[in-house]
Amino acid sequence: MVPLKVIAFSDEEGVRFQSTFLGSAAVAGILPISALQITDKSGVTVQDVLKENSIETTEENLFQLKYAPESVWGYVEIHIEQGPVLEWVGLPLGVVKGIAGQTRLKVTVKGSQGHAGTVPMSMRQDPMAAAAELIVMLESLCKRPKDFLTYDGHCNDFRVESLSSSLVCTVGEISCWPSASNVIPGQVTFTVDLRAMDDMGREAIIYELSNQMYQICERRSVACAIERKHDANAVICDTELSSQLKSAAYTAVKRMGGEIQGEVPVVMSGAGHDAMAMSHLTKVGMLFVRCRGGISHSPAEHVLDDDVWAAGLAILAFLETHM
Ligand SMILES: NC(=O)N[C@H](N)C(=O)O
Repeated sequence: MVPLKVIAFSDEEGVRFQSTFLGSAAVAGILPISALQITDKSGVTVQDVLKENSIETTEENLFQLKYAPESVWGYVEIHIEQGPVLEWVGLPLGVVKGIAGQTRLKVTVKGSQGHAGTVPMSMRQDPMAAAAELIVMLESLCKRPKDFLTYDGHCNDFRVESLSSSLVCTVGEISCWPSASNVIPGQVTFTVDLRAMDDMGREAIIYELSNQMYQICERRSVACAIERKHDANAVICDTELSSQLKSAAYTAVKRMGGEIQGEVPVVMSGAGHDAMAMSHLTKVGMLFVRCRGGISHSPAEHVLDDDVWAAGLAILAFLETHM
């Protein structure tokens, strides 16, 4: 588990910095019931990692680490943008308006395993071909939700419009069994990562997606199971914190001798952040730092030293207004 710094500002005690190794979900007090037993992909539990770091704890003690909401004034996070917007506008810093909600699905398609040379095309129940169709349908649905969503009680014009501007869907992981070049697979499993600013709109998309997926699988005579693995609602950053961070970012860019035409940009975050968990505890605000080429989740991710410095100056300017 990666050490995580949490900055908390308290009304009564003035500015204070606190750190925790447990991550923001723990600090916000929203750990699941058996948090210590959560495992990573290799089966290592949270408890194992804590033990390795000489920390013996129980579920009960873990919960006692959470903050009392009234003791926390707010939460501010600085993060690399992980996208191309700030580089495109030519500024080192931007203010985050909100963070998209997300859902992760695991889709399993089961067909009939067979010999690649002997089973005629018309007699196959091929889960790989079915998965390919499901994935292309997902792409169409997320590119053009308007063409798929019906205008009923759940989805009005406004909702579809706002969905269209923020909806993104990705299949990032796929595996098949038995995975041999001369075998029609018996099973294919893939993930779906689906994000949008509008939570109800995201639900409508998942509903439509499941319907379409089951229809495709039925037509192709393969079995299809969709498991919901993760959900997080969208978070809107606090307007007051955001406007203070905006002024602070402006001051920082000026202190760095930079030119700023107009205002510090305000951007939405498609990436998830600790602020999502902290929003259950307190108001949140975020600053983004420019990312080279907008590349992230790749070893090529890079941020300039000067931009990190600008972020430091911005947080300093922000703190100065609260001292
Ligand atoms: N900031 C991030 O990249 N957060 C998550 N890993 C995510 O958005 O998937």
